[in-house]
Amino acid sequence: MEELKNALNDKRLQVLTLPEKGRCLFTSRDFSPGEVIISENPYVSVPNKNKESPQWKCEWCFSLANLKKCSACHVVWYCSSKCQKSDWKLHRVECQALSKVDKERVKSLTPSIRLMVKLYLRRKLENEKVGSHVLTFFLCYMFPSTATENYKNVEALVSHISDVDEKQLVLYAQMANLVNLILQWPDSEINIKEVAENFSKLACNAHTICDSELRPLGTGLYPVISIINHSCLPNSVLVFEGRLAVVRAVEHIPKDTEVLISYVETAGSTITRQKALKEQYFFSCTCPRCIKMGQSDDIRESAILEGYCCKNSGCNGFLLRDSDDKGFVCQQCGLLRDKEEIKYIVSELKIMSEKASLSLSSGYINEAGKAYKMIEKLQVKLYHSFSINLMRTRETLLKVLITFKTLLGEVEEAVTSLTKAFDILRITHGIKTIFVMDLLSKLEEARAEASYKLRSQMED
Ligand SMILES: C[S@@+](CC[C@H](N)C(=O)[O-])C[C@H]1O[C@@H](n2cnc3c(N)ncnc32)[C@H](O)[C@@H]1O
Repeated sequence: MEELKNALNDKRLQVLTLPEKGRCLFTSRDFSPGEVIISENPYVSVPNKNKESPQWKCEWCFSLANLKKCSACHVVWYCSSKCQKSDWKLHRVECQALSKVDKERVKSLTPSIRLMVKLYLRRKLENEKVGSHVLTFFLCYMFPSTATENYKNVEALVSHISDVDEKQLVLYAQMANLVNLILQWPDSEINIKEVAENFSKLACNAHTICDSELRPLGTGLYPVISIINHSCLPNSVLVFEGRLAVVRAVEHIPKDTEVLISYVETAGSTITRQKALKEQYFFSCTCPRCIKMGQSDDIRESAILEGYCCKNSGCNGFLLRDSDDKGFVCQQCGLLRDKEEIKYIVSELKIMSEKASLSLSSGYINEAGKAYKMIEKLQVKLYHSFSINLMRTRETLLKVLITFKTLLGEVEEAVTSLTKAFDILRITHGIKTIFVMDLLSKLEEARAEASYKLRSQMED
């Protein structure tokens, strides 16, 4: 911990421990909005593969293109020899272990199991450095362990094992046994109870690695960034540049301030956020937003984020359930919105959402665009104008608009949307990331098209 504290000191950061939160990351200088506070490569990482994301991905960079299977273990895929070489330090030992796993068991290798196997292999490589001089020299060259890249930082992570329920504990124990079967280490080298506890650590410390459009690609353990605590009103944001996790300030952060990111969707209501934090991270948030829970401001905010809009389109009031349970009453004009009418729009939305996601996943972009516009129309009728559902639909619609030029017929609309997206993204992702530069060039293109359209209209 002392070594880590010194390393962080060089970055003008410090770790403090508070009784109600455990370790916390504090600034030792001012940080400006958009500035990188800290970045970290994963100690271990693994690509996702599940029902929602069934494709194979490159083990190192998570790319989906030009994949080739490792010819020895037949489990891991790479997009290039460069990625294969970068991963070889760890895969060299992982490959030996995976090659011995029988075909049926390979099918049960989930990303969590693979992440844990990699974690133990990396720890073993670190420990072996303490052995013979020649081996130590070789391993130090292959695997430099520094204050920030060190298994000691994994040991320091919270596990909340005593808060985990019985059913989950049984599952962790089964997963630990599977890790043991894959590694085939003698009992002196592996402790099943400790592996199970490490699964609990992964649950509240590992991060989902996302691409620039926030699509999940994989999971990574970033033990230094994991020191950062949560707030529903964060001063920083965690984004990924490939496998590199980057924490950026989203506002001016003065010296001696705690760096805080949000672990959950900040646009959810207080009840939704609190539930998610309790279930996965075992704490009750007491941030400035959460302490207002149940107060009139919070009820209003939650009803706006997750509730319905007034039947009278000219009224911007928020709705609360009426005492007779007939429907929802506007808190501004007193108009009642019937339960049955709401149910009808909800069922229409369900049908349309299924159609939209099917069109999108099948590559029918025009149809998907039309369906999302229809969803937006229905949601405007149903939800408050600042609703989280509406925001998500607009986000998807924006992605469709950005990605597929065919839908850029409404150029002015695209320019407005792209400008707003750019303003946010230059803070969260920085101006130099490929994604933001790409967005900027699309924005310039859309602006040029808009001004061309305007000029032609004036000439007509
Ligand atoms: C990723 S860790 C953060 C670092 C942690 N404080 C530590 O000591 O290692 C997540 C855990 O930190 C604690 N935590 C994070 N944010 C918190 C908050 N706002 N209030 C209380 N506890 C918090 C919870 O125990 C949570 O499960």
